[in-house]
Amino acid sequence: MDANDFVEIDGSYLEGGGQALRNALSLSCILGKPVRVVKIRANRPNPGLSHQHLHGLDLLRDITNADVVGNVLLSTKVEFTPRTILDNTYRVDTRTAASITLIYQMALPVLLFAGRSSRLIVSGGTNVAFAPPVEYMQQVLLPNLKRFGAGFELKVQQYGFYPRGKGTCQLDVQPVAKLNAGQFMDFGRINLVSGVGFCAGRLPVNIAIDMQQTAQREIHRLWPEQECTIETVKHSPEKTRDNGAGILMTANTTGGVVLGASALGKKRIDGHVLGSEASCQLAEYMRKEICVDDYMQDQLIIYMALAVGRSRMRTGRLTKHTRTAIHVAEQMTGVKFDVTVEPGGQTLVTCEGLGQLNKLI
Ligand SMILES: Nc1ncnc2c1ncn2[C@@H]1O[C@H](COP(=O)(O)OP(=O)(O)OP(=O)(O)O)[C@@H](O)[C@H]1O
Repeated sequence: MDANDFVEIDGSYLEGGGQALRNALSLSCILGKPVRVVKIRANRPNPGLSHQHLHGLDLLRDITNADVVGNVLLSTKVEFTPRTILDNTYRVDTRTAASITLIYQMALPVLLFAGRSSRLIVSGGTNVAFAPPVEYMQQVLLPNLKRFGAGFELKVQQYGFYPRGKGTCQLDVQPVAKLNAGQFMDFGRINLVSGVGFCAGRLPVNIAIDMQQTAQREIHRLWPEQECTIETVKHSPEKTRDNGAGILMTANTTGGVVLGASALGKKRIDGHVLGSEASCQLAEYMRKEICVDDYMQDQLIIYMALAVGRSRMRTGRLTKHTRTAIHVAEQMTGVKFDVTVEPGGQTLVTCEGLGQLNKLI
């Protein structure tokens, strides 16, 4: 392959993390365009491919029967030439606490453009730092993705936490003929605030109850009339024997908006602190009446770029991750994103999508 046949993506641009690599590779697979990603994760303390990125890369190689150069740990440059998209059952065992949801983030858009349904069983971490908790993928990403006419089924077989991982999830993906333009513009009124606080291993259920009480108190302090139901769960030993704790809260509105906010227990776990972190974050989104939360922003960009028609999202200030995702999507697809800050401080992001059709169904 001629050096000029690759689209080159600079992985150090803006955020300089793994997301530029993930988005560039997913789009390469869907568009059938060879890509070269250089300076991978240059702004991270441990640059280059980590386990999560490497397993995701090798998975996409298998899904697309691609030629790959640079698929070794810590590699800072990768060349990837996809051939097709093969529906199948795929298994990945990271043997670490590498984020399962970030591996899914890479493969999901690709499998939506396969000929038939696929299953993806991945072992690693379900709830790890700097990645979507598995509950967020189920309760926030899924309803947001449905706005594009796409979906998935995600089951947790085992939960996995840092440092051992050992979680396992099963993702089933039905392909789509195309993605519809997603509209995230109408906040409406809040009609449901809910959540789940969990703990596992040797951590007592009281930790989850502390999360629940603090989170509910915070929501009621700001919205005294608002019902807020937080479930508390102690994961059974069959689901995991390791210690872990966290909370996911969601707000649903009459405009179909689903916002999520989470917190994850680290070394010293205090349920009240976790409950407060998640509820304050969610309350801020609710107060601003945005339609897409800070983490969903960057995750929707790839779908907006591929959709048929003009997608629109009303969100908060753009994160660096989102600006990076826009940059990568524009380079890979040639589409143009428009970003305007509205008088109320909300940001409006719109994009006339590429109109990518699934050629395999
Ligand atoms: N708490 C969270 N809830 C939902 N999504 C999250 C959360 N934290 C991070 N994410 C998402 O995870 C992704 C992280 O991307 P990033 O590029 O930082 O990862 P990475 O580079 O692979 O990891 P690293 O930070 O190890 O380099 C983004 O899509 C971000 O929106």
